[in-house]
Amino acid sequence: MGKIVVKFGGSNLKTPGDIKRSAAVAGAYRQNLVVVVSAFYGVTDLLTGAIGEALVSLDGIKEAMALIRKRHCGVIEQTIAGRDTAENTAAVIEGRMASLERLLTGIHYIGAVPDFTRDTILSYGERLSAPILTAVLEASGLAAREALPERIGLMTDGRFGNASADMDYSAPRIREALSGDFTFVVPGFYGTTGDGGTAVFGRGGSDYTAAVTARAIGAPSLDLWKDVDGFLSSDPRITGTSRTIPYLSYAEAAELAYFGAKILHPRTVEPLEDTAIPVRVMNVEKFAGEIHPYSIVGPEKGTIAAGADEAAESGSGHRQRIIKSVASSDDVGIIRIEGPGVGSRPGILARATGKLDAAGVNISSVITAQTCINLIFRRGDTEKALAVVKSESISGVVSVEALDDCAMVAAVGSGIRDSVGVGSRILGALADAAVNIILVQAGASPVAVYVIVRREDRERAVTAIHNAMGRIHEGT
Ligand SMILES: Nc1ncnc2c1ncn2[C@@H]1O[C@H](COP(=O)(O)OP(=O)(O)O)[C@@H](O)[C@H]1O
Ligand SMILES: N[C@@H](CC(=O)OP(=O)(O)O)C(=O)O
Repeated sequence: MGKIVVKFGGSNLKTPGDIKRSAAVAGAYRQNLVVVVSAFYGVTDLLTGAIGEALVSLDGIKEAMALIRKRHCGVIEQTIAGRDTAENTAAVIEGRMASLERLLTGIHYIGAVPDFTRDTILSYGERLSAPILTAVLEASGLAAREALPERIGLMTDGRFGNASADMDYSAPRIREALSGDFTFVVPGFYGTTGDGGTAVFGRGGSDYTAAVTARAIGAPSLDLWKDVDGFLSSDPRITGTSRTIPYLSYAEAAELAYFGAKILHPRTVEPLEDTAIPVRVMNVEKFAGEIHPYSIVGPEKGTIAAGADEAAESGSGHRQRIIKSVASSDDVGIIRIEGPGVGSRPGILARATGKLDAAGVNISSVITAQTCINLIFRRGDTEKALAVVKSESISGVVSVEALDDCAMVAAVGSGIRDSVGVGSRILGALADAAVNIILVQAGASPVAVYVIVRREDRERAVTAIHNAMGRIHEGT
């Protein structure tokens, strides 16, 4: 059996005290672990800002570097008591800061940010947090070693900004590299490319690193330490009445993350789907010396391995709800291709999607009717998608228009597709809240129904569906 993989995210790494607490959490396992660590809170945003500053002025780079240095040196001063360890760690940080500064200076002089450089710069949040956490773990008595993705063979497909791991290449190498008698600290969020470069997994991507690592080493569990009571029935920043979900299937968690539940990177469960490795979601804010999972994500019940099943049952005195959680995102845009018969004429959809594919624009979803084809995108892609579709003169198309002030709200739960009346009750709840529905989609996923509404209606829609969840379950 491999080591448990434990992930600490930015939400756990805000202050020097938080970093000490993470070390205490790691110690509480009383065994060697693989610890995956994100950048300290806000540092990836600082790096994004630094890229913008670098394009404008050299002074901007100096200011950004000063902020990033202060953040990390402050943590070293307040968390590492031993002088030698503190000095050695500071030296590692200075070396990496110098590399980061060279990259920022480079983009200043070329006046552009190549994708591979952007990804390398963004990975510095994790390249700076990992040596510090390693030193703090060592200082707390653990035999800790940093394990950089490029050294352990975490290979990606090289899609900058949104890479995926090449599991066939990476798994045996990672397994071998992390097999020693140490607690290994792996910087999350990025992997390496065939030519030795860096590609990131997208924002929040350390969850995905942790899942890839757990899969590679056959971990008994993947423990994600967050700042809330596990996976909740809705985003607590929207509803304020969210409940903990004791157990979710991989499919439910994947759909919730896809539709915007920020607690999980959208592709976290991908590497785990054909395993029985449970994802246990913990609350670091409530840590009192014990490892206590609030939520467990695992295989669909009935196919759960014995250990996970037992864990899943604990704390689940609740009745099973059809809808377990509501997720939402305002990162949505729609292109409407209208004309009489567009839905039934052969070739129209293929022409539009072919052009979009050639232009590298990802389509999130397609919903068609006789007089209108609706293509759904991430909001940032909508403008480009509109230009691409408009550039093609397609016979039978009368108008092409974009709606980019939209939000997507999804209700997720196993059995949703096969339960009578759930859809109508969701729509009823939205009608009662006076939310106009622009589009609705049910049945594409066995576990999700989603609606697209105006962005200004997003919170009302989430709250309405969340409030109705109990009624939907009880069938009233
Ligand atoms: N359904 C949900 N369940 C739990 N948390 C959620 C949910 N939807 C959104 N969140 C938000 O996700 C946050 C945790 O995710 P994130 O900040 O990405 O953690 P980390 O940086 O540690 O990976 C919570 O603080 C919460 O506000
Ligand atoms: N540091 C990256 C990756 C990450 O996973 O962060 P977090 O675990 O804090 O969501 C980001 O901010 O996106």
